Amino acid sequence: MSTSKYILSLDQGTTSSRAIIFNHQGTIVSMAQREFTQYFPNDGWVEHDPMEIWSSQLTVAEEALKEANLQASDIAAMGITNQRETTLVWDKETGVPVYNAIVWQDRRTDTYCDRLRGRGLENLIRNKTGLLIDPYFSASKIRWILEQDTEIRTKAEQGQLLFGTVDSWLIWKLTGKQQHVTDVTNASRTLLFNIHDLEWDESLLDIFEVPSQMLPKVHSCSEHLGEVNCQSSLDGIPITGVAGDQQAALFGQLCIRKGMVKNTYGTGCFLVMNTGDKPIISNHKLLSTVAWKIGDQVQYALEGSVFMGGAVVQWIRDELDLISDAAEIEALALQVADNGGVYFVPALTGLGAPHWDHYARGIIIGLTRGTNKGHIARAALESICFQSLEVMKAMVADSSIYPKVMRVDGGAVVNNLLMQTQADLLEVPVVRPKILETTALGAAYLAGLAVGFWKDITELEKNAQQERIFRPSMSEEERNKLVQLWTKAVGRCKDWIPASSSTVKS
Ligand SMILES: Nc1ncnc2c1ncn2[C@@H]1O[C@H](COP(=O)(O)OP(=O)(O)O)[C@@H](O)[C@H]1O
Ligand SMILES: O=P(O)(O)OC[C@H](O)CO
Repeated sequence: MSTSKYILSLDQGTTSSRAIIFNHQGTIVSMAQREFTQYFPNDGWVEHDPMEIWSSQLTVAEEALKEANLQASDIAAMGITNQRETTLVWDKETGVPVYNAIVWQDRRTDTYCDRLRGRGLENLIRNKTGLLIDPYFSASKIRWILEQDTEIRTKAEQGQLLFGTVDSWLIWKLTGKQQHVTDVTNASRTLLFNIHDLEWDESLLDIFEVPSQMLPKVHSCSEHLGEVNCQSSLDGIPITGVAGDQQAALFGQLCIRKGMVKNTYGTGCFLVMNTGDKPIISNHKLLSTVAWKIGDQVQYALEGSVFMGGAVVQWIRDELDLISDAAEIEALALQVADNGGVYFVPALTGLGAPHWDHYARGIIIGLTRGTNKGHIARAALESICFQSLEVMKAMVADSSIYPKVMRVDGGAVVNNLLMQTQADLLEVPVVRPKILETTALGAAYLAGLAVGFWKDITELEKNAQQERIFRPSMSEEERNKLVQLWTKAVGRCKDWIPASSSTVKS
């Protein structure tokens, strides 16, 4: 066992890079965070600057170390967790990215994905990858980059270019260009990875026209991947844990047994259910994904993503000016006793799971002369809960498991009204942990297990502490009425814009 007393976790998210140092009890010792630039060069396009991802991540990691008054030798291991699917391609020799990182939210390959669906490839792809054909995942983004210039494609075919999700990019930079690797969870979000045999799949590479020479080597989530060697204060720290952020949160919440579920309420909502040692291929447009691999043990998960979670609160703040800070929404919503018949379906960028309707658009319906901003705020918060309920129902239908509780994390879970409403609509208790940074904690756990900092999962379970449990208290009649009207409202907003008005080119 290592004698160092801490684990450093890097959490590279969509809007910010974070670094957190944990002690053996899983308590936060220090933390640093930095936001970085979002680029929207075209309608539906979202990009990040790979060098800014790197510099912001390195800076916060060094800051966290400094703030805790520690040195690299005090850190037993580093875990990395990241926004998933976001796609980078860079030159192996120069280290220069050939294009900006194309972010998971980016829809530029919509038409190309429509074409693939038109070729009847959906079942084949779903059975191999557990995913749907959608611009969300990496494969069509890689192809788009390679299509920009024949020189780029030629270089990729000659093995001069490397592809990676954000974890690969960071590890390559951290290890001084020594390691071009990823882990099974990130690989499982590319549409190029067979989740049954845990290998890159030749036929998928052919379909998406991606040369295999570009791909990183795939590892488990908890093993030695190299040491930091980038002329920084982190040099020498072993990198021993990697997982995509939603899988890391599932592990950080210790949803380690089949049927355990977590929901992360950030910009979007990500519900993930542990489905044990076998993937469940969904009949309800959920994703099957690798939850983690530790040693030879592989766990799978079902996942449903809601595009507008906390983002609906941002929209109310920034576009409607009803509040000046996200935290104010709770008090505003509590000014009214109920939603007053108002339903807000925030399909502002289409609908995610289980609908996957990118032609849907948002509506606020049920307005009367008596409607006020409190009702709108309440309907906005309820929309987050209704959407999560829809995903949960799909999970129950796919798995035949009704979870006993739902564990929650993410920035919006500080909102007690939101949590109580969620418990009421789901009819299961909602459990909020003391440490809300479960994503970073999950990566720390994976890293720590690899070096013996924690002996096993049983030891991790001793760290788990609940802060509050929200128990369902709504009558069945009331719940049914609300759900019925929500479902009706969703029906009104689906398939709203004509396909021809989708402005995004392939
Ligand atoms: N008190 C609150 N009530 C509801 N939503 C909130 C509250 N505080 C923050 N949020 C929402 O939580 C989101 C931020 O959570 P975070 O986990 O940091 O997101 P991400 O990791 O996706 O950037 C924002 O969308 C914000 O609007
Ligand atoms: O960075 P987050 O928390 O918005 O998570 C992004 C997800 O990994 C996208 O699949």
